[in-house]
Amino acid sequence: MTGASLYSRDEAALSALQKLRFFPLAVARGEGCYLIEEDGRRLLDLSASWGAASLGHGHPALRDAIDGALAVQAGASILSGTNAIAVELAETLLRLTPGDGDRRVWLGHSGSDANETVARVVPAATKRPRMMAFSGAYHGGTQGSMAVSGHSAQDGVAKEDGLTLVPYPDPFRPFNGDASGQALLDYIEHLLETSCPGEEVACFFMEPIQADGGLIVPPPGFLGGLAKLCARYGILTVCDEVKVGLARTGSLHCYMHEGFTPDILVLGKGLGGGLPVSAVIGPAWVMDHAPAFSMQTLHGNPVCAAAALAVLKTIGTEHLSHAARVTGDALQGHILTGAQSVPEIGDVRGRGLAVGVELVDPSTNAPDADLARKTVYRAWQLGAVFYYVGMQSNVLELTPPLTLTAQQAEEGAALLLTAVQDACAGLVSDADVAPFAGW
Ligand SMILES: Cc1ncc(COP(=O)(O)O)c(/C=N/[C@@H]2CCCCNC2=O)c1O
Repeated sequence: MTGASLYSRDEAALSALQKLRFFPLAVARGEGCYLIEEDGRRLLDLSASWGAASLGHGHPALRDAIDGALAVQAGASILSGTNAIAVELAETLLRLTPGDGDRRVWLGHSGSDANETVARVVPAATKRPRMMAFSGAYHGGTQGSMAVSGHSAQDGVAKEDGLTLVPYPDPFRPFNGDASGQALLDYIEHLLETSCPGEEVACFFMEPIQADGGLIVPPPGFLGGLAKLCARYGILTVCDEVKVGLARTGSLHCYMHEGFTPDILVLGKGLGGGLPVSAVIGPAWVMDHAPAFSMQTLHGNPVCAAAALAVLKTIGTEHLSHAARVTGDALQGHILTGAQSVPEIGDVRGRGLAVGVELVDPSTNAPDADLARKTVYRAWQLGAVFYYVGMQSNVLELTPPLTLTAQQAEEGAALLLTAVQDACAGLVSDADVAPFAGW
């Protein structure tokens, strides 16, 4: 279809089943922290495709690693034969992930297939019929990962029979009015002693920052306390760091902020720097439960494994944990300063380069989803890309490349604040956003 715009060609050729759209973004190329549209317009990418493009776009370390692996393509999988790069990736992940005892790494394509694998193998290995997770959690878009999720976007999708969902501790909208999280811990302990017997629970899925649920940072000590509670009942802790892991929050693993080490760690998105690769790191007695238990043809392919190795190495050589902490603090600081004159910004929160900006009706503190959808549309018009999350679709989520510079952080904050103010001023109409379903 010559002459038609890239976006209109997308609409004519690609299935809507896999689209979560907020504005007509059509990317011709990427360059560092910028996306470039077909007319050459440069957009500051404050999402990195929901956190996946952890090194930005076209990072030389990634390109060299992928080129090198492809040049000597050592097969296409570890399904029925191993390859050196996949083994090196697994060994590197074991080295970089604290944990006791004999452990193994499962390599997959996505956060979904990784979490689905955990949701299947842990009950099988423990012979315990129940699992627990948080309302608001998005652990994936496949049947098995949705079955242990609690996000409102997945309402109506079948849950695991033995799943118990509990509220996530949100200091901005606290459970029973207790911002410390202790009332929620007490509630969970009560469940484990009554309707959800702890000795029947195989695992507890948790995000150290609940991302799609609203970029919610739990109160200090909550997750450490939950981990102690789980240990008392022999419940395995499953830490889903698919979005906030791998240096994004200012430490290599986000759980390190919370004073506990999970039994099982799930990684994805940024692990591949934009290529599809995920990982589950856990005890050998679980991860070796049975052969051919969770397999896909291209799992552990050397090209994606090489990308992951390049990301892990670059996090070290470019000190990206430290960079994320410093740049993220600056980003939050700029937004907080500007928010003083924007009452519709009810809360600014996050760790490092995982930042949430909650939009509310200032007269009631009620979530303002309409403002969020118009803000992200306006931001795209102004030259920045970010989306919204939250059970009420009212929290702007910033998960830029870890290579974001201080200047780009300042630029991004200014664009975000202007977008909120313009949306408040009615510069985006209902008709502008009507074609985009969002979530
Ligand atoms: C904490 C967490 N765990 C697992 C997943 C699923 O990862 P995949 O989308 O790579 O299967 C995700 C995916 N999150 C969604 C992906 C769908 C669109 C909305 N934005 C996200 O970041 C996630 O945030």
